[in-house]
Amino acid sequence: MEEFVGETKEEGITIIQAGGEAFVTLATTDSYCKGAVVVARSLRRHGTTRSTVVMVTPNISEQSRFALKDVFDEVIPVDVMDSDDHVHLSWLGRPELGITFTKLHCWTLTQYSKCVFLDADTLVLCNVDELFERDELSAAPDPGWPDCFNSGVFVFRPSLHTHGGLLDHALQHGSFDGGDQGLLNSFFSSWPAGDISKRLPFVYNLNASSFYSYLPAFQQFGHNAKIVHFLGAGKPWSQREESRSLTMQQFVCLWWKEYLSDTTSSTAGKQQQVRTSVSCCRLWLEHKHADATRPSSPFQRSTSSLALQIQEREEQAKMPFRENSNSSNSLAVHSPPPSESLRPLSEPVTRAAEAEADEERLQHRRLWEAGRADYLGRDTFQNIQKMLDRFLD
Ligand SMILES: O=c1ccn([C@@H]2O[C@H](COP(=O)(O)OP(=O)(O)O[C@H]3O[C@H](CO)[C@@H](O)[C@H](O)[C@H]3O)[C@@H](O)[C@H]2O)c(=O)[nH]1
Ligand SMILES: [Mn+2]
Repeated sequence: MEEFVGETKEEGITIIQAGGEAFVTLATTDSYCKGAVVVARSLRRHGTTRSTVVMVTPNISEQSRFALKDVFDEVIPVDVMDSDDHVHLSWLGRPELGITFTKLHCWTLTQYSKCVFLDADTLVLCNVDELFERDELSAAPDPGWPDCFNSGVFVFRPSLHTHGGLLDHALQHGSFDGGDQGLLNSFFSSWPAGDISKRLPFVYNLNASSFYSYLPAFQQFGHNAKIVHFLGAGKPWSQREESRSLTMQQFVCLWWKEYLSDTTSSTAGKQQQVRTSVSCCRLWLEHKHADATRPSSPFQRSTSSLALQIQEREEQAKMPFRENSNSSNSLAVHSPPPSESLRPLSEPVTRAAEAEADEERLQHRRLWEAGRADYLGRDTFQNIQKMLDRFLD
């Protein structure tokens, strides 16, 4: 039987009040499980007092399920639900998102009185338990069309009645974007003009597009971010980080830091993670440097110390690659030595030594970026994590 809190009567029947409150996410693939793990860890890190729940579909591997059980209070199996709405999904450019209809199962979690749904591609940056003071359906505006809410973060009240209504609505009207967001926006259609308390501040669902569309606001208010949402096709765990905005890269590094805080994964898994996270951090630092060369940059002060850290890090790489340093001249034409731009100009070394050091740093970087890091030597997991911590703190 269905249970409610705050609704004392429904169809003439007094409803028994149900228990707790929970953060809920969803993973229908092993990749999204990685994101879900980070959602749970980041919630815990910031001391949530609420339960954490992940809904999973039957295709999830045993290994992923195990990883989820480790970090979530509840792992709840659900069936796949797909909009199969290829026309609308192709307008959105995301044919894979029909499966996000599976999200609607969250309304069946009636063992909880109130929940906050978080997409698996979100990262929680501070305690956000105050969201439970809001009511259904509270969400932040979607930056693409601010009269629609983004369905990556929303407050809802589990109810089989609402769940049924949503399914009926889906059958009768479909979804205007083929995914859950279109459906939810037409179902909760009073959101844009209704109760203002249901409009969550944008910092609860901050995403990269704000960087592109209103950079000064991002610079002014970005540090207030509470939940970052890696909305769009390139997720932190995918290999598409090169297309991200410069500032989002910083959040990608934080995502990796959370992901790498796991101490139980296999050595091979860790090596892969480290490789990806290191190349993403490097990219971020280079972007920071590019920003810092602009006169008014807020990053200006920190850059020279970062440059020194990189230099110090790369000095350690000198010896093993010395004998290879002549084999890479053709590549050097296409890619300028990174250390040239990252090193403070005042460094007191001779020009010849400088050129040699540059060549070695470049060589180390090429090997690193080609995935040939020295995992047993200077690029051990511990060393790299130390470096990440230094850069991120
Ligand atoms: O193959 C998939 C795809 C999605 N999801 C889950 O569904 C969520 C939404 O998908 P996502 O890739 O995060 O979509 P977005 O890039 O965030 O795109 C937007 O559009 C989606 C479809 O309307 C909405 O679900 C999102 O909240 C909205 O931000 C994910 O976070 C996961 O929790 C899976 O588990 N497996
Ligand atoms: Mn998302």
